[in-house]
Formats: sequence, C-alpha cells, structure tokens
Amino acid sequence: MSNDDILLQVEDLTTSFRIDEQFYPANDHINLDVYENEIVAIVGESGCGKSAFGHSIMGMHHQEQTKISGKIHFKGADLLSYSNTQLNKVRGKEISMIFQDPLTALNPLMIVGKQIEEGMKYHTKLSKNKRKQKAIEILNEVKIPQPERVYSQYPHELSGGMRQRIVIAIAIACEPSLIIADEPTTALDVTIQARIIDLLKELKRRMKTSIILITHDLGVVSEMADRIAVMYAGEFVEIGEVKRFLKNPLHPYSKSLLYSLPSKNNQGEKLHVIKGVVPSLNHLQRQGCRFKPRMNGTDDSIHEETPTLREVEKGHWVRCTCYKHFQIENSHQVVEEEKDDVFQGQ
Ligand SMILES: Nc1ncnc2c1ncn2[C@@H]1O[C@H](COP(=O)(O)OP(=O)(O)OP(=O)(O)O)[C@@H](O)[C@H]1O
Repeated sequence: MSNDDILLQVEDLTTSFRIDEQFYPANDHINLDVYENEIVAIVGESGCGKSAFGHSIMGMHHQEQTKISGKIHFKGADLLSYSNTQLNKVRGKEISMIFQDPLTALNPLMIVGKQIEEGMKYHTKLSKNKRKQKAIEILNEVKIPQPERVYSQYPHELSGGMRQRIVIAIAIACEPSLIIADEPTTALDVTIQARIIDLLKELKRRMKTSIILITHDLGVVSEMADRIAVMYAGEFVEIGEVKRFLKNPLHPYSKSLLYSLPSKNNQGEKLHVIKGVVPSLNHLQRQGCRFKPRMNGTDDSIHEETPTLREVEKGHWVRCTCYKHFQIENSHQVVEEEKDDVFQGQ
C-alpha cells in the first residue's frame, strides 16, 4: 500500500460532545488512513468512541451539541470544511453508511424498491424506469430472491436478514467508494450474520469499495477485515494488519479483548475479564495511560506519562510503553494455533 492508494485520511480528529454545558472529547486527536479497496475494522467495547468516529466522517453530528476539529481528507478534499450542501453531494453517493438495526434504518411506510431509488433520484440523472431497473439489479446483487416481487414490499413483510440486505442495497445503490458499516451484523442471528459477512466481502471484491467496519466482535473482524484499529477511551491504541494482530496483539487492552473471548480450546477454562467499564466522557482521566486503571498488577515505573502511538514494526502501531511486560493474569495460555481457532467457525 502506498500513499497514492489512500482514500480517506483522518488527521488529528477531535470530536467532543456537550455534557452539562462543557465539551468532552469522544475521539481525541485521532489519526487513521483508509486505503482503496480495504476493510478496516474499528474495534472496542461499548462507549469507546467507535460510532462517534463513523458519524464524524459522515458529518452526522448535531452541530450545537458537538465540536469537531482536525481534518478528514477524502479524495483530496477536507470534509470538515464542507458546507451541508457540499456534504449532501458526498453522502449516499461517495460515502454511505450501513446501520446496525435495519428496522430503524428503513422507512416503514415506503416500499423497499423506492428506498433503494432515493439516492439515485438525488445523485443521478437516471429516468424513473432506469432507476427501477437498477434497483431490481441491486436487489439481485444483494441476493434477494424474487427481486421484482420484493421491490414492492414493505420492510415489515421481510425477515431480519432480508431487511439488512435492503439496508446494504441502499448503501451500494450509487456505488460509493467508501462504506461505513456500523455493527452490520449485531442484530442478526449467527447463520444470517455469516451470510451478510460473505455478501459484504463479495461486494468489496467486486465493487472495489473500501469499508470501515465498526464492531465489538473480533470474530467478525477475523472473517472480514484487512486491518484493525483498536479504540479505547477515544484513542486508537493499536493499528495493524488483522492476521498479525490476531497472532500477536501488543497493547494490554487488545490482549485483554482477545483473551476474554471463548474458544473451543479453552472450554471449561476461566476466561479473562477486563475489570471495570470504559469511563464516561466527563469522568475520564485524560493524563497518562487511559487503560491503566483497568490493568492488574502492573509496575507504575514502566508506564509512560502519556503514551503516543508508535510504529513498533512496519505498519503495526501501538500506544503503550509497557506492552512488553504486560501479561494477562490467571488466563488460559492460548497458543497461536488456538487463537486462530477462536475465530474460525464459531
Ligand atoms: N450525542 C452525544 N452526547 C453526549 N455524549 C455522547 C453522545 N454520543 C455519544 N456520546 C458518548 O461518547 C462516548 C462514545 O460513544 P460512541 O457511541 O461513539 O461509542 P461506541 O464505541 O460506538 O459504543 P457502542 O458500541 O455502544 O455504540 C460514550 O461515552 C457516549 O456516551
């Protein structure tokens, strides 16, 4: 991957929300490059700031309740400098979003075919007939059986898996270069999840679209993503290639996440539990290592004052100075082959 292949470049992005008349960062001076035709997973527990990141790229935050600074370069322009009119030309056309819950994302009063056509109506000059023809083609692409019939159905007439395919159809209708998928499989049962993952992978391969996959599920990451960016308390703490990361996670938070997952090889073993929860924005201690309060038995002297993200091997970035010393306590020692098993066929 070279700099020429960068599609989206997020630079020093800070997104703060208003709480009790003060603004607190949910994303704190973060940087991330997304390359063409790659899937980058953003991973972390609930409240880490994953959705805030996706919504900043889409320009979806409530303006009075949010402050944003930094740069979001997309195809050479800074989206943060765009007016709403300019953003509307990008949203749904160049960048689109797949939401977690299809029932909320879809309009219950409009047949699904018309919902797929909405973006085309706004962003293209296609005639009514051509739009309908294209909507049916897209339904076919997302593997909806009997697309002509489903075109005229309402969301409540479809199953959960079908509805999520419709949400994906809407997202790909204008052939965007970037899709932000926010927990696209969380609301679905396991077998349907696997099919949606396969569909997204196939679409990425065929349309050469880049995907930012927001998830808390490392199983989904191993199935889909090329790179992973682990977020903790509003900062990226580790960024790297998924395969290398799964074999050798470095940041204590990444290790804790990985070792807290069940695998068929550690059945009956005690899983690692990450103590505590992600602090709320107005209670977060922003000096020093943000994850330290949730780590057991680490030596204070090896903690850097406020760690920065450093490239420790090519393409592998870590925000920690004590990762070489950190070990998961009382955990089943997962050997490398087992770690692969964690993510296969579960
Ligand atoms: N509009 C808002 N106003 C105030 N605080 C907010 C707002 N939106 C999010 N937050 C806070 O910002 C932090 C990050 O939230 P965000 O939704 O980005 O987390 P997340 O990692 O996506 O979590 P989840 O997986 O539960 O969606 C949380 O502490 C959340 O409570």
